[in-house]
Amino acid sequence: MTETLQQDSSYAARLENLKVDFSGTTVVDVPELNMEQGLIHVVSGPSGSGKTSLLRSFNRLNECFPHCRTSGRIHLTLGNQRIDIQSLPDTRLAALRQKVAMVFQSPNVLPGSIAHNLKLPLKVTRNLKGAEAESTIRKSLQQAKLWDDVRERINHPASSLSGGQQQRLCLARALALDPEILLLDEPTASLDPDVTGQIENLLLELRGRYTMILVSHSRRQTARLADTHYRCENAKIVEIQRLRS
Ligand SMILES: Nc1ncnc2c1ncn2[C@@H]1O[C@H](COP(=O)(O)OP(=O)(O)OP(=O)(O)O)[C@@H](O)[C@H]1O
Repeated sequence: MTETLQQDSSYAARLENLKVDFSGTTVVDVPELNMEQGLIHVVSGPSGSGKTSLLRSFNRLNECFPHCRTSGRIHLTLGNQRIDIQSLPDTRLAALRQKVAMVFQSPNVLPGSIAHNLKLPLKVTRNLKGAEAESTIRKSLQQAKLWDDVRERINHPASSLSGGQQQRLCLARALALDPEILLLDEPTASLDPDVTGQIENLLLELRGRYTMILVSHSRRQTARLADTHYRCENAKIVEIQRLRS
């Protein structure tokens, strides 16, 4: 199931004959694909072409839906191990989703305070409590450029934050899990241009430290962020462009 790497560790993800079906209809069909580590990979394409389903394949989130079937292989490089994620038992899925964290299109903050939004996942996934949790919370809020906005109101409800702040909180929550791959599904879709620009700057700062796979409908955003651009149509990746070397 896992293999310690000797060489060729430069890919974050390698897909082989990946197919995702919902109720017998194929919505993702990727015969072969390699994604390099530390880069920003942007996926675009028409609505319904399978972008989100492709993204959810990287941490087996599609399995949360009934009538979904995935076949093929997804190898991820996590730590110094290459992992065939399709072979992982269900007991390892929480750990997989910690290392391959997802940020959704609309900010999905938990009911409760800003601190609770970070404390709970830290306790559940990493068993961090007390001072260790406090310092991880502070660091991830700083990474997401939210610390200065919330340091005086960390115990206020997360719902009292603006949309852009909530999305940065979701990003901080993902970063607090200590991931290696970030799945970002149109993370700026619900935000105004200023906040969009701030989040894009943030993602560019995080480039190199994390491998990011981001769905975007914006050509401007793709040009700004993408190292590699993948265009999806009818479940397939029909074009791959390397935009930065
Ligand atoms: N949970 C689900 N249950 C059933 N069908 C689904 C589910 N999620 C996606 N699909 C179907 O899979 C196909 C691809 O959907 P997906 O959301 O991956 O496309 P997308 O390219 O991300 O679209 P958009 O740009 O509109 O978000 C669609 O036909 C959709 O109806």
